[in-house]
Amino acid sequence: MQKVGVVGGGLMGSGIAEVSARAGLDVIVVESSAAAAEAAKGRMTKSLERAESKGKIDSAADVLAKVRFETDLAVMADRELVIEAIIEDEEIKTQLFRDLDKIVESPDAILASNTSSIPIMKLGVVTSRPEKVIGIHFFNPVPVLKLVELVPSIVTDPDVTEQARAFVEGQLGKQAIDCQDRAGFVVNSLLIPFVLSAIRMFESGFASAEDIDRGMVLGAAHPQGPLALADLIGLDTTKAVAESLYAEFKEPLYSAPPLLNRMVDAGLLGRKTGRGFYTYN
Ligand SMILES: CC(=O)CC(=O)SCCNC(=O)CCNC(=O)[C@H](O)C(C)(C)COP(=O)(O)OP(=O)(O)OC[C@H]1O[C@@H](n2cnc3c(N)ncnc32)[C@H](O)[C@@H]1OP(=O)(O)O
Ligand SMILES: NC(=O)C1=CN([C@@H]2O[C@H](COP(=O)(O)OP(=O)(O)OC[C@H]3O[C@@H](n4cnc5c(N)ncnc54)[C@H](O)[C@@H]3O)[C@@H](O)[C@H]2O)C=CC1
Repeated sequence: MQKVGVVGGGLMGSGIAEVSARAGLDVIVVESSAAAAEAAKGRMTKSLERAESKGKIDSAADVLAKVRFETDLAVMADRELVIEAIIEDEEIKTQLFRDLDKIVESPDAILASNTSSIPIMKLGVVTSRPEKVIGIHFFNPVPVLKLVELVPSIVTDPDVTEQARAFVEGQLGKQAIDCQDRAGFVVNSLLIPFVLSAIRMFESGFASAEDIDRGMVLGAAHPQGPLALADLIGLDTTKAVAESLYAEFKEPLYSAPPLLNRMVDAGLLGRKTGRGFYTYN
């Protein structure tokens, strides 16, 4: 894989583009507006400068030079691999896959989604090449966390899965696990009910946000507590993942608590808006 496209340069897309460029690949990021493209570039620059200051890379500028930030999806035409990382919304994602299907020229190209929870078959089926569509699910923060879930749909060509594995393990140095195509895959099926339980506990007044988080950090050796983690993921994304899981399994443990819904209504989305369960500068 040499020519990689990333659609959506938010928290995840900018991280996926960063690790791809750090692996020496030619990367194009497409965002929805010039302002969003500029913001994506700013996020990546900040992260690369941090990596440079810690001696993890020689030059942030050299890595950044491998990445183009664009707003016209047509630039994806020559890509060998396109990874979609736009918001967790099935309707918007399916429209994007329809568009990518028309734009990406090579019949051998892979169309991948970084979705947290939407079954891959729902994205593949709207294209003329569902055998080329796969989930390549990274974890946040992408430059730090090693895991990638590989999620072929029931009609994905096994060669596509192996090419995706070679990309994430051989080129990016990540570690892959194989997941079947059901909402939430492996990690979010386990992690999101835990986060939702913490929100319910806080909502009921049983314990403070700080004590819930401190409990899991000091008592279960988690790197951060579940409410701080929800703020890191984004409360909009947490809610959307819960909704996909609930739609698939109809289990109460996946249903979004009212407080989560109200915080999303209020625009309190966590770190990305400066306020969620905690406030950020
Ligand atoms: C929703 C989904 O579909 C799936 C998901 O991703 S679910 C979310 C999964 N993510 C998690 O569970 C994250 C859990 N939390 C953590 O791992 C840690 O708290 C954390 C990495 C976020 C921060 O760690 P910390 O020790 O508190 O902070 P900090 O000391 O600043 O960072 C630790 C290291 O990570 C790096 N880092 C932290 N945030 C980073 C970022 N956004 N980008 C790049 N590097 C980052 C730091 O540079 C530092 O590197 P060194 O050890 O080499 O110095
Ligand atoms: N936040 C997290 O911890 C994780 C999120 N994911 C998944 O990654 C995807 C992206 O999530 P985040 O990066 O957190 O969201 P985000 O909200 O930070 O970024 C989404 C970006 O997509 C852009 N966008 C929206 N529609 C677009 C379009 N049609 N074309 C181009 N760009 C468009 C937005 O401008 C925004 O910058 C979602 O599917 C999410 O479920 C996966 C792993 C972890």
